[in-house]
Amino acid sequence: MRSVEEHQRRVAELIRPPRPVPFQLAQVLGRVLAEDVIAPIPLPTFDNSAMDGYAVRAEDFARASAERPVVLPVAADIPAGSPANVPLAPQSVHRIMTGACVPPGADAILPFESTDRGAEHVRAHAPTSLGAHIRRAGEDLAAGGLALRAGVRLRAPHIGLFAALGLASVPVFAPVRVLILSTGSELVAPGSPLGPGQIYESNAPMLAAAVEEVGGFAHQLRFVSDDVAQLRARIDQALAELSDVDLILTSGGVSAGEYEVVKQAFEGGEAEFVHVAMQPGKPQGCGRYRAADGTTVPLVALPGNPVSAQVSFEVFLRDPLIAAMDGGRPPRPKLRAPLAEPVLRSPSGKRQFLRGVLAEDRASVSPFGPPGSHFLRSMALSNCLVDIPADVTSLPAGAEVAVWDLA
Ligand SMILES: Nc1nc2c(c(=O)[nH]1)N[C@H]1C(S)=C(S)[C@@H](COP(=O)(O)OP(=O)(O)OC[C@H]3O[C@@H](n4cnc5c(N)ncnc54)[C@H](O)[C@@H]3O)O[C@H]1N2
Ligand code: MOO
Repeated sequence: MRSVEEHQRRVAELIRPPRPVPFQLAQVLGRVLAEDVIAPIPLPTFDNSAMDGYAVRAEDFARASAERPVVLPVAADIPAGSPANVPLAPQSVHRIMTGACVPPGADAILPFESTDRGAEHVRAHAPTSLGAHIRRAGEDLAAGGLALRAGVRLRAPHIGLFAALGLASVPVFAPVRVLILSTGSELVAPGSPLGPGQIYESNAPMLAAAVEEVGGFAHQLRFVSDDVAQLRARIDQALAELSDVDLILTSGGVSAGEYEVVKQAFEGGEAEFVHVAMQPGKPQGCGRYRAADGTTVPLVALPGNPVSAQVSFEVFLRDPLIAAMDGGRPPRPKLRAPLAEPVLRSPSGKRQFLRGVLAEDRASVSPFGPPGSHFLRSMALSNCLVDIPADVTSLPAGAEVAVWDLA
């Protein structure tokens, strides 16, 4: 049997390296910036007013007070968005709104609160000082300056910064595009009525969510017949329609059954189907799929039991997918914690990934639910995997174990 570590290596080798692509701002949240962004314009873009009031020469109002107010004519009105190309003549003021361009000749803003808010003439009862309430062009970021360094995972404020710089798109690491294939005539899409012997399909929605949770794009493809030629034709068609598929991800059809259409469709060529020394998740496949046009696409085939498929995604795919997006999401924290309850049985020679509940203070971990790989609800209610080494067959309460924090 192949070790978990060896299969992890084989799968990781199949996943492409990070690739920068320009993305529209609406699509970059949570993605990693692939190149430094240099400011094409300064921020603020021009000298502008921080207050509603009057653009003035400070010296004209240096001695204004309640007892000796200064009165000057209002020569122009500058709402935000107007060019303010009329210079300010001495012994006059321009009425100005917050964000509006400071006219040539003005060197201070007199806020409305220091005045009678006059429209023709203004009466100021307080002074202002040189530069007061003027936001200077480039004081936040000069044109040509570094706006943001490559490698940052983008949050809302970064997107605001790019937009303020006039950038409609920025280079990010491209999402990994995954074609998720589910097969099996017992599977019915959620929302449709169930026939006898049928179950709702849960692996593809779960895998699509897991791919998207790390920043990838998932496209689900359902196929129900047992005909291998038809399956290959359907995959070829999907690959042609969806350009740039980085990975075909399947679940089910990889074990010892009579109708293993996935295995039959991929085996023999450039994919291998092996047993990995782990539980759950023993039957696994990986390699490349060769389409009818000769191109090849990486392929990972996970076992069909729902818990096996989820655990397999965590063990083999999550970290390589994150690496392919250069850290699109943080990897799962791995820690050690003492067992709150004993592990009575673990299969000899197989690494076991038990579902667990890690205490809020992370001071202990309890195995949660039975080990069978159809206990979907136990998986959903757990918040970690308890990683029992292959050579361990039982553990007492208090023994330290490795824990994969899934929360
Ligand atoms: N004779 C043997 N039988 C089995 C072995 C074995 O070694 N010898 N291994 C068992 C183990 S372990 C696993 S894991 C499964 C793996 O089986 P497959 O990957 O071939 O998966 P299927 O047979 O197609 O399905 C297994 C199980 O999972 C359900 N399933 C499959 N796909 C989905 C889906 N998309 N959504 C929800 N549920 C799904 C399916 O109905 C079956 O119940 O094989 C054991 N058998
Ligand atoms: O390996 Mo299967 O994944 O034990 O249920």
